[in-house]
Amino acid sequence: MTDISSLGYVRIRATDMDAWRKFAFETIGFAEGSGPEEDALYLRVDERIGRIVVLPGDVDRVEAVGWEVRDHLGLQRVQAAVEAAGIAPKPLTQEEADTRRVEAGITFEAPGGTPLEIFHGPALDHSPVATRFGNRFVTGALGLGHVVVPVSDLDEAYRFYAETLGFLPRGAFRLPAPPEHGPVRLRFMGVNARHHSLALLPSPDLKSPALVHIMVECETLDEVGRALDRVMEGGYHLSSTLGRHTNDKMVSFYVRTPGGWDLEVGCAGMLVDEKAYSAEEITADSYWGHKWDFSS
Ligand SMILES: Cc1ccc(O)c(O)c1CC[C@@H]1C(=O)CC[C@]2(C)C(=O)CC[C@@H]12
Ligand SMILES: [Fe+2]
Repeated sequence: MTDISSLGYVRIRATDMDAWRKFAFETIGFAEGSGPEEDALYLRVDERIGRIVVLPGDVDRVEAVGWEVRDHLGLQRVQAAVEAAGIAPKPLTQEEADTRRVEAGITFEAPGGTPLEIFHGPALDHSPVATRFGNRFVTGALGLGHVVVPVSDLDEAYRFYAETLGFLPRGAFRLPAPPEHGPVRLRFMGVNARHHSLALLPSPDLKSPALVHIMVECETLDEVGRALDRVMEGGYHLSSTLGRHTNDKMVSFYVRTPGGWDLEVGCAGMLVDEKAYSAEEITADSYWGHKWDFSS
């Protein structure tokens, strides 16, 4: 079993902070948090200072995917495993840890090019989570939600997350692909009862460090529906209509963020009972809905 307990945070570099402010607070309905970085946007969903931190930058990219461990012993074990895999993680400096409001952490690049941070000891913000439209997000032991990252070599990345970091395989979806390529699978992985906290999408051309999407989960369908209304009203690109996934049973839609990747907003995700779970291959992404619009 892995020492990683959940998806803790994601740090994003963004070229258009004004667009992000409008999208995050006026359209989706994250609470506006505050933190040590003055020019950053802290997207709050719970008692953490900001589960998604948007920082000004020259390009739109993911700066770090932060995975949480319970304490410094967990961090030591993950660090040893990463080193044994031939990767040299760097400790977060005191300044970097303070910026993230965590006690300590390490940083390294995972196979596939995603910048990772493993951390423990997040500081809490005990002020009310004042979301503009009354959204309540599902986090706690399940963590922020999930991230999907592009990987050029799926097998290498999959083995690293499973064998080095101890992520649990949570099934796959075989993507339509010409037979001469062999099977191409989108692989789902979990670290807790959330069906997946991570998915790896084989994407030979996508340049890292990139994101495919981040999923955040609301408590009720009405919150998702109202967010969808605001997204349509705001003229955002709807990457996928509302639908229900076959694996995690999540009812969700996907909207293009100002960063060029998607935010999946869902509800009703299932919880995995590990005692009874077996990794399965789904043959459709959804029971209904999820009509994808790849036009832009
Ligand atoms: C299949 C699935 C189940 C649960 C999820 O949270 C989830 O994001 C997905 C992936 C949906 C979707 C897909 O199946 C085909 C390939 C897609 C369109 C992508 O390129 C990104 C999202 C992927
Ligand atoms: Fe997803």
